Amino acid sequence: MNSEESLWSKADKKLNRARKRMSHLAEFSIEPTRKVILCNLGLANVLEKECFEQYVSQALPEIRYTLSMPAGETYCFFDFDSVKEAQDFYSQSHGKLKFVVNKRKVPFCLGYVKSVADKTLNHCLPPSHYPNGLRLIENFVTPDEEKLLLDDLDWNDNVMKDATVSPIPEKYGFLLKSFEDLTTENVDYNQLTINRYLPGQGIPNHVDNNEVFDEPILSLSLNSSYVMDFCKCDSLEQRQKVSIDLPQRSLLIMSGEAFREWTHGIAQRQNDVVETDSGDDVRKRGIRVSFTFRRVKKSYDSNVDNSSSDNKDYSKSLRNLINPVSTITDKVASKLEETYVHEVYESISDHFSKTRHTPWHNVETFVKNLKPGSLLLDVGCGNGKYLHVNPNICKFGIDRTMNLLQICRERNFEVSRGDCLYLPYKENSLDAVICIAVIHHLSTEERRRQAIVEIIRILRPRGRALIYVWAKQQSRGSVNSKYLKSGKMKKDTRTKAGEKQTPTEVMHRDNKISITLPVHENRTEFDHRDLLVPWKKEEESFLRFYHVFREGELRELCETVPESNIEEIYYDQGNWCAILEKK
Ligand SMILES: O=C(O)CCC(=O)C(=O)O
Ligand SMILES: [Fe+2]
Repeated sequence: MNSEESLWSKADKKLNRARKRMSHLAEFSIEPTRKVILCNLGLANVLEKECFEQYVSQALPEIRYTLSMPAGETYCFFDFDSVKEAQDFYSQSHGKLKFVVNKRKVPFCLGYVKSVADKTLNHCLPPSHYPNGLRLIENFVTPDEEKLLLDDLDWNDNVMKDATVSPIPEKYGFLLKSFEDLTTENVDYNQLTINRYLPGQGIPNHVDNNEVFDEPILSLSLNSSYVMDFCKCDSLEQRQKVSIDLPQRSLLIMSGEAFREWTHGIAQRQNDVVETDSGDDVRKRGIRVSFTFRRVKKSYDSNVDNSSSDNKDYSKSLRNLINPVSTITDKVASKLEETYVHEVYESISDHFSKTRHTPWHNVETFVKNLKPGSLLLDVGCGNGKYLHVNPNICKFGIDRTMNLLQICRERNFEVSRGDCLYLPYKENSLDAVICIAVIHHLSTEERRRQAIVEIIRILRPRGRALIYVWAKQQSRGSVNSKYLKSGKMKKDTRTKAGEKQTPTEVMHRDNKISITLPVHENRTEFDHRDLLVPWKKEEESFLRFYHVFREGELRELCETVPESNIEEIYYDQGNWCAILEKK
């Protein structure tokens, strides 16, 4: 294959994935059409429309088109006058033309589309279209008051950056006083968060946790107008998105449905698209400072953070803002696992298998010690690395991933396809089960429990199971797990000069299922318990969902499973491990 062909096939593979991912946004077409979607570049990563247009016209000077770039997205649409022009553009650009994003050359991934869903065009809406419970008061403070509030902040002192203070300092009493007229009930605000956004910065879509905060929450926008996006998922397929312009000096009041059922967030970009009388306009962002006033519920008062300046407090405050994954429905959980576990393993299976050949010592010992003739099932057998360690037993594996099962077949292992939540075996039929590094991919406690219930169900009385899951704690005593050892330790959050840096945390938002999860920095300690862990394969990065277990959690989970005795719980190289026996 020459290098051009290899680029083509890479871009085509990307397009196939994008088609699935974006099917709710656009109707793709195999046949050429006039409209072409650029699946991997948009305002969210190319940042400036003018600059991008200039780049395209320099690379392809003959091409004439209209470009729509929905705000905050990593795709955009080219509209041509004729199919012929669209074809010319496609053949010259797909997989060939490259744009530099974060020092990486990203080849254009293009697809023909028949139509585009309206919701992709991200216009700001007037108040009549706001989500229920949302109000905006323009000019809530005067320019003089704004100046006073801003002058008072000392941005050289990083502690003030994204700081949460409680109680609210007296100097802001005049604001609290003017809040009294806003609602009939008098909300006694006791927490203030001051955020500063530089152009290009945003805040991931989230819900301020309604178990922690009373409503309404108030947010005062200072120094620059920004667009805020609100999203609500009515079902997996149905998503409403509303973008609202927050003018400088305005106050946003969030309560009711807008507070509880809609996420809010600010896209990371340099400019906003706002509607004016003469059509869409691009407005450059300045530095925005927001003052968010909240009332922490009485029952949470004791947990109010006075110093959110260090790493731990920061993740704690972030946790307060984002509704936990544990509240998701089973349908959403299964969709989450399909996208962030099953599809990923299908895509990375070859690469994954190459890195998974050495059996872990304690698992190997468990399998080797089984009596000759024992029946063993490996649930989530992967490439089958435990299916050959004991020649004297009868063993078979089960997995969801076709590409890994194919590898097992080539090695002559007995495997079948199945789901760990519904094992296709009769109760009381097996002598032993191993389930290594599988249950941490299930996204709710009930599903993790169900997997163990299934394992116990198929074991015969006195049959034994060995379960391994990732531990939140990757080091014990002074010993780091292999996972940490093979990488680097968590970055120090202080600079050489001893100043504190604001810890940066990457969040990944899946709009289809309305879930925001932190993206883990590989080979570092875990800050969260539900997270996405990147798997890097060549130039691509895939995100896998993990629930990492805190100390004691695996025991507590196993204790809720009827008919099982816990023989042993131990820690092994960054994993919590359980040996269970069926009663
Ligand atoms: O900056 C804002 O206006 C809102 C910030 C926010 O949503 C939050 O801190 O929860
Ligand atoms: Fe918020």
